[in-house]
Amino acid sequence: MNAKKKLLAPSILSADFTNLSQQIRYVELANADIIHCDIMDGHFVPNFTFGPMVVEAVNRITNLPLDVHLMIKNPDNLIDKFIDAGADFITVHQEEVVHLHRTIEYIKSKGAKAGVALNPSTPVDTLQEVLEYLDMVLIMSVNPGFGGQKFIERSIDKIAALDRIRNEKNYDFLIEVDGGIYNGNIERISKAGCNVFVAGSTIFCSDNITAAAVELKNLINK
Ligand SMILES: O=C(CO)[C@H](O)[C@H](O)COP(=O)(O)O
Ligand SMILES: [Co+2]
Repeated sequence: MNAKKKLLAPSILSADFTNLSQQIRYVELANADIIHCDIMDGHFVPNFTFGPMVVEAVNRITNLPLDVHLMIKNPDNLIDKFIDAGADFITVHQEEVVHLHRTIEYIKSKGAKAGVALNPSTPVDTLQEVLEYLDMVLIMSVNPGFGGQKFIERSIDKIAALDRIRNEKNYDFLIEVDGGIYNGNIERISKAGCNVFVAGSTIFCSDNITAAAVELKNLINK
C-alpha cells in the first residue's frame, strides 16, 4: 500500500552539532522529508547520544517531521518525554520491549506514529502479531550504535519479505531502512520495497551536504 511513498530521512547522528541549525537547513534545501534522531543510552547500545532536550531544540529549528529511534533500555519510561519534545514517529526496538502490543498502542494513543525496529539478527517473523497495528517497521541494516558502518546485505531479503507480507495482507506500515545507505546501494534498497531511507554519514560527512542529500533523493525515486 505504501509501495510508492519514498522518503529521505537524514540522521543527525553524523551532523556537526556546533552548527546544527545550519546542518538541518542544508538538508531542508535538498527537500529531505524527515529528520532522524538516534537516541542511545550506553546500555542498549555501546554509545551515548542525546535526549529529549535536544529533540525539542531540533523541533524548534525545523518544521520537518521528527523520527525518534530509541536505542535505549526501558523505552516505555521515556516515550512521553520524546512525544512532548516533538517526536512525530517513535520507534522502539523489538529486542527490548516485552509488551510490544501495549507499547505500540500507547504511542498511537499519544498521537504519534508507532514504529518497531529489528536488529540485523532479529527475524521479520517476530513482528507477525503486531504488523497490522504498526505505522512503520525499521530494518536495521547495521548493528545499532554507530554511524558509518557497512550495510549488511541480508537486509535486502528482510525488506523484500516485509514488502511481500504488506502486499499480501494489505497492511499500511512504512518500511524504513537504517545504516550503511549510500549512492551505491540505495536503488537496490528502494526496489526491494523500502519507503524511508535513513542516511547519516553519507549526507553529513559529505563536503556538500545538500548535494549529497539531493543525489540520494533522486536515486530513491528512480
Ligand atoms: O541508528 C543508527 C545507528 O545505530 C543510525 O541512524 C545509522 O547508523 C545512520 O548512520 P549511517 O547512515 O552513517 O550508517
Ligand atoms: Co537510527
